Amino acid sequence: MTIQWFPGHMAKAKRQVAEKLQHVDIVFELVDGRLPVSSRNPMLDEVLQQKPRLVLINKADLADPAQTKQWENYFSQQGLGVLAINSQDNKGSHLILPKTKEALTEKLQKEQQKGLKPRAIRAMVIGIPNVGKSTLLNRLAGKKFAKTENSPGVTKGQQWVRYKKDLELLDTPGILWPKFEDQETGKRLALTGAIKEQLLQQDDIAIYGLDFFLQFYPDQLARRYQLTQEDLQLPTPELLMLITQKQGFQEDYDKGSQRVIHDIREGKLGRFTLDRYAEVGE
Ligand SMILES: Nc1nc2c(ncn2[C@@H]2O[C@H](COP(=O)(O)OP(=O)(O)OP(=O)(O)O)[C@@H](O)[C@H]2O)c(=O)[nH]1
Repeated sequence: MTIQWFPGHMAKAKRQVAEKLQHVDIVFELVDGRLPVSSRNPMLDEVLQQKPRLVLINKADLADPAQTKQWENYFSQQGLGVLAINSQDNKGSHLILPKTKEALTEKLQKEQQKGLKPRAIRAMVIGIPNVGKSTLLNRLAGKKFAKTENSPGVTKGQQWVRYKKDLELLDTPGILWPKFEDQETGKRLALTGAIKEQLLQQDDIAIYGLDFFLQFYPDQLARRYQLTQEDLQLPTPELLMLITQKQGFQEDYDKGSQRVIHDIREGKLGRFTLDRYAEVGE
């Protein structure tokens, strides 16, 4: 489900997250590895304030590994905990607990000095739609998805799921809205499925995707659609027409556009990162 975000929805989402925040020690901010910046909520600092945060660069299996490395450095230089993961398998997710403890070292030490009993760390998962929040929760909670008891001081009806014995997660993630700052960000979000592509022209998104691959990953594009070096020199709308025909859609460019968007989104053109560190990260 993709929600269309109106000011009322945003205010409500912000309020709901603020209510939940008081019950957790740390927030897991999930971003899409293909757009580590464009998939962040624009008001997150304001929403989270001083709450410790671990940035989880999800869908790292779909992203360009060299770019992911640079983005990891970018976030850690900002003093944030960071980890690249793939929520669909265990790659990286077993590192979440040690990283969480690392981010909370000071707080946990203080509690120990005060003589407080060791306790499970409480966390919530937060992010824009489609970044993989539910997938991660299911992965961490395991098959059982065991719900722990309601605890005092916690909103009634609030449920926790346990990961090992040291971590408890709110069973409902915090959903925040994506950036709507400019056309470029909109196209990046649409291309990866974070916002409804119907909000933008399909062929605009497909052409944006083709332009991007022509610039950064031309070989991956050529391989997928069996394009020659000459084909790659075509103006992009003509290239889209050629691909449409090659896919057997004749002159149905909507179908051709949908196919291109789908292929890019599903990783059929290989791994890629839309937010280039050199553009945004400096
Ligand atoms: N390749 C890959 N796909 C993933 C990963 N994590 C999630 N997905 C896929 O991404 C899509 C969205 O995942 P969800 O877990 O539903 O995302 P969500 O953030 O809970 O989405 P909303 O409910 O819309 O807020 C699903 O098709 C998942 O299978 C990942 O690490 N790698």
